[in-house]
Amino acid sequence: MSLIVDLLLMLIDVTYSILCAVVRTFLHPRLKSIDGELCLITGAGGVLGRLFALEFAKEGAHLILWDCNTAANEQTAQLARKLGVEVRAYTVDLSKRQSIYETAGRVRAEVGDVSILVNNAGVVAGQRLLECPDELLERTLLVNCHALFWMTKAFLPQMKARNHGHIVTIASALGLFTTAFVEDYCASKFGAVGFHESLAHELRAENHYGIKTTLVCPYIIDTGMFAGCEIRKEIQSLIPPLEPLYTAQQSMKAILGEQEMVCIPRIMYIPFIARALLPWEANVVTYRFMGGDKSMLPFIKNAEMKTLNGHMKSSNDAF
Ligand SMILES: NC(=O)C1=CN([C@@H]2O[C@H](COP(=O)(O)OP(=O)(O)OC[C@H]3O[C@@H](n4cnc5c(N)ncnc54)[C@H](OP(=O)(O)O)[C@@H]3O)[C@@H](O)[C@H]2O)C=CC1
Ligand SMILES: CC1=C(/C=C/C(C)=C/C=C/C(C)=C/C=O)C(C)(C)CCC1
Repeated sequence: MSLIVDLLLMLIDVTYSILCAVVRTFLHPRLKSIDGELCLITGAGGVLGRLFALEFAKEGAHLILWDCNTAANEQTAQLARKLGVEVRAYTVDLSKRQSIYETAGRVRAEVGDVSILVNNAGVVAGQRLLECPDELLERTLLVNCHALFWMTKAFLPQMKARNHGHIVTIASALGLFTTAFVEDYCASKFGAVGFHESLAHELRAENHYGIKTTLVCPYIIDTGMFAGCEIRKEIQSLIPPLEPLYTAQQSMKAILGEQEMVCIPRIMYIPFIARALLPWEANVVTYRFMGGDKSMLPFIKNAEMKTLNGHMKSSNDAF
């Protein structure tokens, strides 16, 4: 009897959550206030990280900015301070667990408890698997995936103690479906998605309803990280690379609306669902038709040229 009652209650909850998701798609959801909250953003010296910093500052959040690039991070800090919030910048190497724990300790001692954590920093090797140095492949996994474990272990306990907080994972569309020649990146982003979802389930299972989670899965963004990556021309004009500001703003809407997950643009839900529903070969031929299969080759060529130019420049610098 209790099974039937539970089943009926579950079906009501399922229907209610589907209706909420539909309503949310067409109406503007209520956005929460984060005025005075302490928000930590990783990769804050990068394109998306800087935009996130400015968006959070506009909402009145105080900022802790983390990046390995001290100059770029400091530049973000200066821009954010102009918006009237308190900002602290920290230089950290997210590929090193010890660096994360030490810097987290400094943040707790010098500033206090972080209530919004935006795991944004990310890297990609940008080389063919068999030609890529092992260390470069390993770095992608360390920064994009392992760092999420250490960041969460460092900052979740204080959120749990107050039953208040928000953990945001900037993953990727390539954490939901894959393409060729970016094995390191896809593995790391699938790992990030898996980590994020398991954590979100854990918080629900433990009734920590005050701690929210948001998973952000964008398509190519025009930040330079994947410069050169392109799909079939005719399709590219229908799904162009995303504007960085648009991506940050859409992500902010999802975060402030306490949405669990967002694909940007929404059309990215289609290859995500197709991957699960269609036979493998059906996906292969669709990718081939849309030019998704070889989309990374021009990016890799581009990255190779940049490395060569960099080498030439640095060897010229020696003279
Ligand atoms: N660009 C795109 O097409 C897409 C990006 N994403 C994701 O969005 C996020 C932001 O990307 P985007 O703004 O484009 O990238 P950027 O390269 O502009 O920014 C990433 C930032 O992270 C920093 N960083 C890299 N490694 C470390 C490290 N070991 N320790 C500390 N900081 C580090 C970088 O520093 P430095 O520059 O010195 O290396 C840089 O400042 C990433 O997670 C990315 O995977 C998702 C979908 C698409
Ligand atoms: C595979 C594939 C596509 C191409 C996807 C690409 C090229 C995604 C790149 C994403 C990036 C660079 C994310 C970074 O985090 C289509 C044409 C959309 C649909 C068919 C399947």
